[in-house]
Amino acid sequence: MPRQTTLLQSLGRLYPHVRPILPRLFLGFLCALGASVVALAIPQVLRVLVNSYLEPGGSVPALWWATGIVLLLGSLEAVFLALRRQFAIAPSTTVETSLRTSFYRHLQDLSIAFHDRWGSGQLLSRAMSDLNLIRRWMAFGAMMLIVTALTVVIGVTIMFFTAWQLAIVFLAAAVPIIIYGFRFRRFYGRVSRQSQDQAGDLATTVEESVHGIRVLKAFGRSSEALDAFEEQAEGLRQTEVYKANSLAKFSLVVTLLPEAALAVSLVLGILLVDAGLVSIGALVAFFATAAVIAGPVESMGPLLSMTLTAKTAIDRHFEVMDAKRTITDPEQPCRPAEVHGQLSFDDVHFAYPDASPERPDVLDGVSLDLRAGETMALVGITGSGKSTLLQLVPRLYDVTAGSIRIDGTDVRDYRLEDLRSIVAVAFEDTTLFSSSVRDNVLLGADPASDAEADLLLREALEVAQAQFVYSLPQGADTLIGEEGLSLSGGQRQRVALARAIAARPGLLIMDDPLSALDVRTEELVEHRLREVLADTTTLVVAHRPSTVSLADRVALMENGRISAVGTHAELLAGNEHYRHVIASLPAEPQDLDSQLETEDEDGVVL
Ligand SMILES: Nc1ncnc2c1ncn2[C@@H]1O[C@H](COP(=O)(O)OP(=O)(O)OP(=O)(O)O)[C@@H](O)[C@H]1O
Repeated sequence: MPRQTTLLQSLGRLYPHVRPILPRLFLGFLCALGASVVALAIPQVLRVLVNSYLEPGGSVPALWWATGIVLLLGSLEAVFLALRRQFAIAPSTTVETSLRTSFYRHLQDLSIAFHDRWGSGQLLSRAMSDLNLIRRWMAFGAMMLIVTALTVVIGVTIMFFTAWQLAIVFLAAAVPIIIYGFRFRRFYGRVSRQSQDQAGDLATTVEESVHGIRVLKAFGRSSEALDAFEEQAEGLRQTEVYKANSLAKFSLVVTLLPEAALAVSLVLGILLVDAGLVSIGALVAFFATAAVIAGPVESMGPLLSMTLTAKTAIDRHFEVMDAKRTITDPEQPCRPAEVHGQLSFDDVHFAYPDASPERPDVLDGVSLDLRAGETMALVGITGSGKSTLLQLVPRLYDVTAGSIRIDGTDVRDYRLEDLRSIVAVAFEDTTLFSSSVRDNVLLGADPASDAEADLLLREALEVAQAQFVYSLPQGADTLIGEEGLSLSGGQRQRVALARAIAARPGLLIMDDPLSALDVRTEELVEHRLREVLADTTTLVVAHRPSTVSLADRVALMENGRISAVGTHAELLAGNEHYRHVIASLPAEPQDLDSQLETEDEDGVVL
């Protein structure tokens, strides 16, 4: 449930970001105000003109003077309006960019638990359309709302001094408008929030279906997905129509009541001129002023709605910015010395933040020791907590009790950056970024020179048996990922593995990263891994007997605990549950890519 804030509270939160550009915004505001004041001065020239020229005995030069002054004022108004744009637009884009950058930085800092909870479309719409709304409001809406209100106040004051009897009639119309305005503000704020949230949900749906397009097509579910999308889009449309209708109703009242008051003023004005209480010039000036402020009065509705939409956008932005970083650096971090890679889990407990309190912990007292340089396989039935345990080592989540130590130091005592340079991770689900193979592989590496980068790249690709990269159209510089060349599942896995290797970790954590490789390639990878990363401690979730047999020792996971540790042969001989788990492991997958590559090094999937 979003926190309720007043308009001023929401706008106040923007102040620190707007402060650097306030002088320029203020100049923009002065120009906008200048344009309005100039526009309001024109009727007064008309008044003098009517009274001094059109009256019997009026002089011709006065006509030329008045025409010249009106022309000058008109030009001045145009210059003021152009300057307003100059002053406001560029600085507001600077604020938009800095808000967007800090938003992105904050997303990077927030824990995985936060990202588990939030739909990607909601974050996308906050990063893009909400900030765009805020920028447009800063450059135009905010300034024009103040200028418009001031123009109306100044205009009405002038009308008061021109013909106070008529101004009172005009003012009487303002009372119901103000009362309606308060009700409109509250109601419109709610609908605006609903529509922006719905737009975010819609973006999530688009994002998910684009990502999952293969599954939708393969299962023939495209039309069902379209139906669900249409329903959501229709919901958003209805909210938008509702919003537009309520704005139209408000604008109608804001326009109609002053017009009705002017009609009454016209009749009254003629009677007053007839009675000699008001001059004809004053009557003309009164209506000319009313005509000048008619525009600002009419724009009050759209400006108010823009302000309320911007308030919602600000609230939505700060809901994310207020989310606390739950995984942070320690106050007194421990500097990693030479890493040996001894890893120990000491009575580790963990429950996901959104899990119900009645549910037992996913990890319920895991204790396990890995010797420096050893390869340990983690085996267990599905859902026993293997992947969860791995994610605790680089602190993607934090333990809820117990501790994880590397060379005797709690992982929470390292700076996150240091910890993540010690520990490299390769997941089964391989995410590659829209960039070259080289950039993807060297993502976690820190080479001192281009030559070292080339060396790291070559070695990592070789160990991961990913030499197919050199047959790609531009070799290691070929773009891959969403905007580049598509790779097969096995190729993706090998590039992702090369990424983990290139980081030269002290500890390598692998969540079944070779699942798409055939046994022979897996064996080759394991063999080269042992050679190149001989000193690297490796913890690998194994879903296949072949992976298990390559490990020095195996840890058996059962209901969130380690129930046995030993060599594959020992456990096979003495542990009933282990035999059951191994028997239930799937048959070896056939990685046709690597098979083809063995026969023909051109095995590139385009
Ligand atoms: N992000 C999450 N939020 C809440 N619960 C989760 C989350 N991820 C996993 N779980 C739950 O934690 C439990 C352990 O999941 P985990 O993925 O660690 O098991 P696993 O042993 O790796 O399974 P598998 O072999 O199928 O990959 C499961 O019951 C799962 O539903």
